[in-house]
Amino acid sequence: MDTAELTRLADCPAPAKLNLFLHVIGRRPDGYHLLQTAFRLLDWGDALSFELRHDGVVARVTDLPGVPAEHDLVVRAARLLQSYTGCRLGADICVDKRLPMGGGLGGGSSDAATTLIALNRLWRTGVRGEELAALGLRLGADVPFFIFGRDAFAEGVGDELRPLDLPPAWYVVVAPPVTVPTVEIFAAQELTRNTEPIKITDFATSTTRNDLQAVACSRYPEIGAAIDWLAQFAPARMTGSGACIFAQVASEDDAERIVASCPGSCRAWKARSVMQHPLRDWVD
Ligand SMILES: C[C@@](CO)(OP(=O)(O)O)[C@H](O)COP(=O)(O)OP(=O)(O)OC[C@H]1O[C@@H](n2ccc(N)nc2=O)[C@H](O)[C@@H]1O
Ligand SMILES: Nc1ncnc2c1ncn2[C@@H]1O[C@H](COP(=O)(O)OP(=O)(O)O)[C@@H](O)[C@H]1O
Repeated sequence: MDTAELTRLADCPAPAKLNLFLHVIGRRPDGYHLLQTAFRLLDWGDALSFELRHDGVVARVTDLPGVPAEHDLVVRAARLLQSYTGCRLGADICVDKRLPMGGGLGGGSSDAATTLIALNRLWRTGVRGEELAALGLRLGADVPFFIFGRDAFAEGVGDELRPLDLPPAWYVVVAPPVTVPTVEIFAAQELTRNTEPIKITDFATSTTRNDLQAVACSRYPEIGAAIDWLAQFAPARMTGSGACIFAQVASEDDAERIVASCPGSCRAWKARSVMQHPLRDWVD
């Protein structure tokens, strides 16, 4: 495609992520937590469309209930790229929101990463991948992973990324009927922050856990109930700071059967791992 003619980028995917495990190994003086986690990209997520504007205005065309435009990570990402590059172009942005908010699936972060990647292309601002990831980190600790664009072992606050080669897998993802604010879980006094660091090569489901899960379950019993339900079929755990939980299953058929039997209080989806972010080729 000749980028000189680009005025619109439609249906740009913003995939969900899972944290296959999440260990809290310390805390920085600024309060942010030092983590070890394995990020996995899924084939399921939000979709965004961008229409070029020449008047410099960044407008969110679709509504996101409970999130004013000024707070929306999509609008903040677009404005950040504008101010960083001095670009005078703008965009109308539509978000087809499919991922549950505050679900630990990284929806807001993924929307922000897709916005940075797509507008960097539409506006031809030429910011390279590493710089784009550093910009993204200003918006949220998960954003650099989505710009990195493939499964990763992450350290630091989640921004020091190394590629992970994992076999393809099917998952069932379940959203209990609660929204968990990330900040509440990290701020909890009872959170353990001293898990021994592991080596990237030691990573296995049986020897890892999600350190945030106990805190989230004690405050939101709906999460524990959903884990108990899903654990009938396969080992189940929480992703990120919750509330969503997941289990790896043997096949798409198994995933569909489990999804179909999900209790009415929860929502459930099947999802498959993907090797790379659908927009990875747009990142230099
Ligand atoms: C827990 C994780 C795991 O992947 O994901 P989610 O469950 O949010 O998807 C991430 O670390 C979340 O990343 P993200 O959702 O981008 O969080 P941010 O907006 O950067 O941070 C929200 C708040 O969580 C706390 N926070 C976040 C990350 C971190 N390493 N230590 C922290 O203490 C801080 O109090 C921060 O103000
Ligand atoms: N585009 C967006 N999509 C989702 N949430 C957003 C967005 N912009 C801002 N937010 C705020 O970020 C919070 C965390 O959202 P999200 O990324 O979906 O969850 P999590 O960090 O648990 O994966 C939301 O509760 C919402 O207040």
